[in-house]
Amino acid sequence: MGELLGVAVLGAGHMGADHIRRLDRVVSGARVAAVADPDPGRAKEAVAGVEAVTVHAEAQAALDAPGVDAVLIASPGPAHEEALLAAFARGLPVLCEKPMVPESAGALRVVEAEARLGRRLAQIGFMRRYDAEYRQLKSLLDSGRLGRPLMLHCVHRNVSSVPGFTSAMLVDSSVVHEIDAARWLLGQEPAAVTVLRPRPSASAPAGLLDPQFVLFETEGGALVDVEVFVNCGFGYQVRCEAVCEAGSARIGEDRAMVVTAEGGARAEVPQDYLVRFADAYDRQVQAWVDATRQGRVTGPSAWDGYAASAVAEAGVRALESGARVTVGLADRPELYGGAGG
Ligand SMILES: NC(=O)C1=CN([C@@H]2O[C@H](COP(=O)(O)OP(=O)(O)OC[C@H]3O[C@@H](n4cnc5c(N)ncnc54)[C@H](O)[C@@H]3O)[C@@H](O)[C@H]2O)C=CC1
Ligand SMILES: O=C1[C@@H](O)[C@H](O)[C@@H](O)[C@H](O)[C@H]1O
Repeated sequence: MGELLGVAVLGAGHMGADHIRRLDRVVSGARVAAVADPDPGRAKEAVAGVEAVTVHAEAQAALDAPGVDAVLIASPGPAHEEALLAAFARGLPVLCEKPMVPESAGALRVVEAEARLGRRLAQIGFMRRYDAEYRQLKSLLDSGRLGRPLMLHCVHRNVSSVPGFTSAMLVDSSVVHEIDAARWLLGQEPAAVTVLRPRPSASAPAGLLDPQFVLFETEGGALVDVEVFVNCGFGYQVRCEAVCEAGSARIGEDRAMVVTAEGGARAEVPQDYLVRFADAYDRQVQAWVDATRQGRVTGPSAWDGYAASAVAEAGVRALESGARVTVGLADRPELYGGAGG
């Protein structure tokens, strides 16, 4: 490694371009060494102003480019498995955007490959674990001051969905964040999932089941409900209320400045995740760079990525069947703490 951690960024779309900007201009200790995207226009636009970077059409070529010490995967979910396995084969540490691999079978292959290496190389991009409000809630729950958590009530709203976004993606691309957050906040695995679908919003593209109401039952007897609505039209809102035996705590309450004028009060509502979670992405990538430079791997693991995908997959089955679906997890390898899920 040179003075700076040389990062290959795979995928220069919405998230990839933002991570390239972040690595180049926000976090310390890293530089963008290579970028891969099959769309040359997107790659070129994303690296404008970045010095000494090489641009590639193929992910593998970027991994083999000079000066690459680590990889940030921001390609679409279905491309992640191949990229993760290629990074493992080269011994390169990885920060992989969520979902780690959308299908649980592929996610498990990644876990098994890392377990065979016998050391962690992957951190998964569940950035909410780096958000100040989520961390405050986690500390409060861990302190035991509110007693045992009984329920989490969650809201996840996007202004609009991107073209090609499917009904299943509301669960495995959007609610996957709540699945990880719930596992992390409660320290419990979701054991069963039910999905209810109200009449779709007139603003949703034809055929998209939006919104949905997703209910998880955890192994420890807690309930987690999520309203997911990805074409709400009015703002990006992510909320979570924990109801415990001795009190409740809420985060995500739109605490922007309120301007009162002309007989009304107005507060800005963020329009997307890049604004709402800007600090969380910065902290996540800085933590990854710092740990990688010290030869450590921290944060959400490949096992967390697998577990989230397995729960989401059960959720998609629940959505499609209308039935309550139980979640089955594989045995957890020693690398991630051993059996017990
Ligand atoms: N953590 C978060 O809050 C968010 C995470 N994401 C995740 O980030 C990833 C990328 O999402 P977006 O940037 O929104 O998608 P996007 O569609 O804007 O960009 C994806 C880019 O990857 C390129 N690409 C396709 N196949 C590739 C391959 N094999 N190797 C390299 N590049 C390839 C495409 O040409 C495109 O430029 C997804 O996993 C998504 O779930 C997306 C939005 C927010
Ligand atoms: O990860 C994300 C997107 O992929 C997903 O499509 C959105 O619903 C989430 O709010 C965002 O955080």
